[in-house]
Amino acid sequence: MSDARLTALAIDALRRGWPIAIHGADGSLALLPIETADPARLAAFDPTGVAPVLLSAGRAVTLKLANQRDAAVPDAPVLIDRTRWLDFAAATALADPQFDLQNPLMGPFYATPLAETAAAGAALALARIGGMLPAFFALPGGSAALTITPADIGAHEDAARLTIATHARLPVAGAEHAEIYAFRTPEMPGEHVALLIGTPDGTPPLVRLHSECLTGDVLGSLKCDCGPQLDAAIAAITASGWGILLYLRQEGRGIGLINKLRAYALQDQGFDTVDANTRLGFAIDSRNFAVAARMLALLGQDAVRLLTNNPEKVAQLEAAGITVTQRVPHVLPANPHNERYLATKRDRTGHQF
Ligand SMILES: Nc1nc2c(ncn2[C@@H]2O[C@H](COP(=O)(O)OP(=O)(O)OP(=O)(O)O)[C@@H](O)[C@H]2O)c(=O)[nH]1
Ligand SMILES: [Zn+2]
Repeated sequence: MSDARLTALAIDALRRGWPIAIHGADGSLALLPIETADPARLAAFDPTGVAPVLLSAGRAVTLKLANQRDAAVPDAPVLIDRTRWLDFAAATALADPQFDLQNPLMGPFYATPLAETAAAGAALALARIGGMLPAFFALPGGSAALTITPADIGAHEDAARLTIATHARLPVAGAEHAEIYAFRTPEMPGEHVALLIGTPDGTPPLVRLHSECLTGDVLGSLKCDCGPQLDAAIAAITASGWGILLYLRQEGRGIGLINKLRAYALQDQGFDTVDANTRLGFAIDSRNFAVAARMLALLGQDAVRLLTNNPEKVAQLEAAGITVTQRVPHVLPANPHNERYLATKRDRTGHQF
């Protein structure tokens, strides 16, 4: 039996710097997240100083460990041997790429065989869900006060668990006739919302899936196109007669605000939005749009016209049972600060501009 509540407890523990264990089909790992550890916690977790460091495949490539990885599974996490000089400070530098250019990392690093692949993959996913750096001290075969399984994480992320919590009328600047619906699962800290605009007329609604971007949506950041896209989506839906804006709590394409800002710091060093994510140890895009399909289904919609330039949103909605009758482009003018970002989306992530 999987239990989503254990995942919520595990995220809370990791944020506080407490170890957890993950029990996967091919073995267990006890895990201490590097981001919230300190030398005393590390000594308590690993008194003899042997725990290797668990990193993502992307981070391993940056550290020139690519040739030591299993070529058959290039995306598999990597365990780095704890040589005597790999102390807490050195491990922190391994975890956080922000300082790579100032303090080039002194290798050589050695990858050690990783048998507990299920637990390792689940650990990196859990760090992402918790908005933390995907890097741990890991003890193969170890135990901790809290043990979870990969299935518990799957249950936590299962869109089928979303329900409508409440709804109310909400006139907004761009749409006076609007209603807001809020959705949640028992464990999720941030609620997704849907803004229903206008009056259903029997045709598929014009729908926008908008992923949260605090910097763009609230502060008016010029680094991306989110703020203008949000306003333009409400305007387009209003003009179309009726439709739905889904505001999805998928900050930073699913890596969270802090990790997105880390990616911005890397972009200040010259990396583009794709390479910044990879250097941090994340996928280019961690979003799962099954959440959006579930919200639409709860709102009684099984066919939509979708405002997007991203073919992946269309594909994922269709895969989750929503018919996309039309893709409506959603292109906003560039500015000097987001020109490169938009070009990267076009050239490297398949956006259609
Ligand atoms: N990790 C990361 N996330 C970013 C960056 N810039 C913007 N984002 C996030 O990207 C998401 C915005 O993407 P969207 O506009 O919803 O979607 P899209 O994939 O660009 O597709 P469209 O529907 O065509 O706009 C938000 O969650 C932002 O916080 C970045 O440089 N790094
Ligand atoms: Zn943005």
